[in-house]
Amino acid sequence: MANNQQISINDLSFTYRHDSKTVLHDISVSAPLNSIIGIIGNHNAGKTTLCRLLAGIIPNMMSGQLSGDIHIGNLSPTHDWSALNRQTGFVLQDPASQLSGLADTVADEIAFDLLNHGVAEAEIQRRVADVAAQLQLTAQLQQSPNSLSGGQLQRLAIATAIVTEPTLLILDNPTSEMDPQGRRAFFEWLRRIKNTTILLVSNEIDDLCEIADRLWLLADGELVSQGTPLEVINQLKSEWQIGTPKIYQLAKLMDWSLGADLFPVNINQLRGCLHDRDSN
Ligand SMILES: Nc1ncnc2c1ncn2[C@@H]1O[C@H](COP(=O)(O)OP(=O)(O)OP(=O)(O)O)[C@@H](O)[C@H]1O
Repeated sequence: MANNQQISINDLSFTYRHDSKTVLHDISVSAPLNSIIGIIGNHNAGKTTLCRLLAGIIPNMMSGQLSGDIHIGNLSPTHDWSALNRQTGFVLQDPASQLSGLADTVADEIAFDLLNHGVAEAEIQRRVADVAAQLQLTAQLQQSPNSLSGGQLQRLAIATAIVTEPTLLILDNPTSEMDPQGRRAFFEWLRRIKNTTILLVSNEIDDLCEIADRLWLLADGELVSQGTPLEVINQLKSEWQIGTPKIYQLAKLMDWSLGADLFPVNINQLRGCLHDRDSN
């Protein structure tokens, strides 16, 4: 019986159709709903494949050999796809490929799903303006999506995913095209979202350690580590090829530990660690 307060994955394995290589091997992990989960791993570790499974794209749109199961609350992406789909926002690695291609303006693109769902015009206008403001796209609302930069396109893809007010947000490398300022704004925005389960694939380990409640670390299709960012970063093995946050590097260099041989991975932990040293 699924725990309706958890996202849980049990013995999940997957091989793409027409392929002999198993991409995900026996993954079992869980996390509370409404938390932010950072998914990290080396190149081809299976992060995108895991996102596709969590979103139900596999097996509903892409097929292969699948065993084990996933539950998001009491819904399974395999068996309850349409119900789950209504609650899910998914941002693909390539933002342009998820836009409708039919909208003349950024505003129409953001409104696209709402129109399909029959939402009233005044409510559409309110939500489009609100989401555009959150993602700093207000000035671009009357522009063509084709005129946007890579970072703006990623923000548009995120806007289209959140305008339906999903309770599950799956973001596959959403900042890869953003400049440092855009990336910072994105992570600050993400931190403010409430009552949403967020699964975020990212290489931005410093930012992830600031906002994620938990990290899931994949290496060559296996879940090799999971826990809080503090736990995962302090147990990294070099063969997993994951960079460490700058705060952790500095703390190690200066021997500023939190005790028990744990070094801080984010600014709050660093502050706590320095405060404890000062008061001793
Ligand atoms: N549609 C597909 N059909 C067949 N094989 C695929 C497909 N998509 C991905 N793969 C293979 O699955 C493996 C894992 O790919 P995936 O994209 O899930 O990894 P990733 O960790 O997201 O990689 P990256 O960090 O490079 O984005 C790779 O060997 C890839 O070639």
